[in-house]
Amino acid sequence: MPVSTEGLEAMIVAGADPEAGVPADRPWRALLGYTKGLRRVLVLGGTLSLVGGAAGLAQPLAAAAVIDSLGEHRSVWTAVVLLTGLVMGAGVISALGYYLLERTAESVVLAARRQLVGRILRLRMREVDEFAPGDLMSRVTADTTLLRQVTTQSLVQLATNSLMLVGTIVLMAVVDLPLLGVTAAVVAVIGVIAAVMMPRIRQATLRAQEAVGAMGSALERVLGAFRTVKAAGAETHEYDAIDTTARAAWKQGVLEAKWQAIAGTSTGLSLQVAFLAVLGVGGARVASGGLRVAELIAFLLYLFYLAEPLSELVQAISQLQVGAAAVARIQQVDRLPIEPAEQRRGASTRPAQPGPAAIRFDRVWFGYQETDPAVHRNLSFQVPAGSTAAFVGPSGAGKSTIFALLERFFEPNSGKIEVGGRAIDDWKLRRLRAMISYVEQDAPVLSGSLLDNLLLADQSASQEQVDDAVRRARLTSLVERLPAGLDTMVGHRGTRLSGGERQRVAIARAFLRRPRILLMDEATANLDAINERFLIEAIDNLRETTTVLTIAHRLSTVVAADQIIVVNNGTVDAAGTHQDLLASSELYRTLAQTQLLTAESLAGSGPQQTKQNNEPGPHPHRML
Ligand SMILES: Nc1ncnc2c1ncn2[C@@H]1O[C@H](COP(=O)(O)OP(=O)(O)OP(=O)(O)O)[C@@H](O)[C@H]1O
Repeated sequence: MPVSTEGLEAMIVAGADPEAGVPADRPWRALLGYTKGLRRVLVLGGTLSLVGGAAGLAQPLAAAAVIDSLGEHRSVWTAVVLLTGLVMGAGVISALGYYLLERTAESVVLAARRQLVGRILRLRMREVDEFAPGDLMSRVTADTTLLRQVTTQSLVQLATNSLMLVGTIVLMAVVDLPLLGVTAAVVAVIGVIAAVMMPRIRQATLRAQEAVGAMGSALERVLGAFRTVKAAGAETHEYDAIDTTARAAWKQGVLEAKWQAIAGTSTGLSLQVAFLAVLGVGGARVASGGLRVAELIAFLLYLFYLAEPLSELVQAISQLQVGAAAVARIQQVDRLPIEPAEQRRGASTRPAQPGPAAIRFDRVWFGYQETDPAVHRNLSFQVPAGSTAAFVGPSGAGKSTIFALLERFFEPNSGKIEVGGRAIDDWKLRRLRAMISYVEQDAPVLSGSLLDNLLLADQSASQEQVDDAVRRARLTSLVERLPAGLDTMVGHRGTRLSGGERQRVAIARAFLRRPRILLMDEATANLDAINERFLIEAIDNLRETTTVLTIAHRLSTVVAADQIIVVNNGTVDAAGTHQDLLASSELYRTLAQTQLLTAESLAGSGPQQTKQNNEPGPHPHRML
């Protein structure tokens, strides 16, 4: 199902504070952290389950009373009513206990998911780049699901069985202390085995979940480029890659089962050994008169009572290992640095104040990773408020990175960036992004309806404002043609639209925000000449309200700019108007020539000509 923009916003500002709850490194504390606010219900559910179970134990006694009354020719009705009441009461109490525990389990999963999604959407770009989307998805879906069975059932089992264990041990001590010593020595073996097995169970679960994450990534890789995979005939190859991860998950799952089986069997075995040891030592003590037979029998009965809570305890602890592995993966994301929490539900995504904003880069150095060579090296330029600037330069020169720094997706290593006369980090992140519209180079359309896509920029936009943006982005005829108009679903990443239509949707979205700064990264590269020309004019008309920065490889889209900035190897090679640069910059001349524009023909074109030519038709530069 497509994610509505409302849903998306709700996720971003998920009610649970993503920073609260699970700061601990220890998974146990984290597990308990998820039950915060649910502990009373958890205790109530556990108690009801216990009471229901105990009431169930009383049923045989009540049944015996019914049978007795039959033999004694007394009225059976009282006993029958009592028995029925007991059966039904026990059933209702057990059901209620089960319901409360399961409900708490679901709430734990919900709390973990809300916290995780809230954090993921606030992760810094640098960290997101390191994760495969499919892996992040598996943490939100598969890992959180593991918490369900673990946090409630296992925690309750741990608490109730520990209680029963302590009670039984106390009673055993009352009966005979030396025999308790013998039992303890044998049972200690269980402790050792558990201590050896538990980390292995946790490790196997962790690896299994990692494999599930890798499977998610491999699947996402294929589904995200389905046409390419099909066209390349790479289905078998991709199937094998996914199969490898699926088999890795299977292998670790089997390993986990093996350790669990060993832990479970060892518990049963050591209890049997304890039984034999008690029988031997106890028998000898009975023979020597140190112990009465009745005491030995009582002790042996307690040993039987010990069996169930002990094996359930081992089971609960091994289940908690599974939960700990899931929590470890969730915590891995939880510990990543995030952007400051400034976005609130319903907060405007539009600029707080109108008017174009000036931009200044002053000796900026920036590299994506510390070990990578710098992308920007002493990059300096200025774009006055309300003017248009176009960045040109070879591929990989660092043009898109300028936009990424303006959006503060990354921080420069050194140097200064100013927006609207203020240092960029003096702006609140939400405010900064609210005043910028950014039309990205790739994938500018999300799944959902056309309207969802437009409202992503401004949830509060009126119908007139939407219509106006649609008209200015030259989408009117598309909207009229679509069966459901603006409510038409555009498919995953807008696959039901053409490349040019997708770009115009992204541009309409940018217009709708009425930004102070408009960043257009190859935003008209897929448009036909007529649409491109009119859009360039529409953008040119924005100068009252907006400073416009464009990146383009086609010079036809940049010649109209007030200023063209030639970027090469992370630094500004030259800046000026089209005519200036033709005269002064060799790189610009080369770029112009390689894009099939001769200096002579370019000399005849320029902003004036573009603006004066109001007739629909092919763009003059494209004709060259
Ligand atoms: N997220 C990233 N992590 C690491 N390196 C990156 C990242 N994005 C870009 N780069 C690298 O930074 C350099 C500059 O990239 P950028 O996208 O700014 O170039 P560009 O001038 O816009 O190129 P093009 O014209 O091809 O779009 C390239 O070498 C690229 O490989």
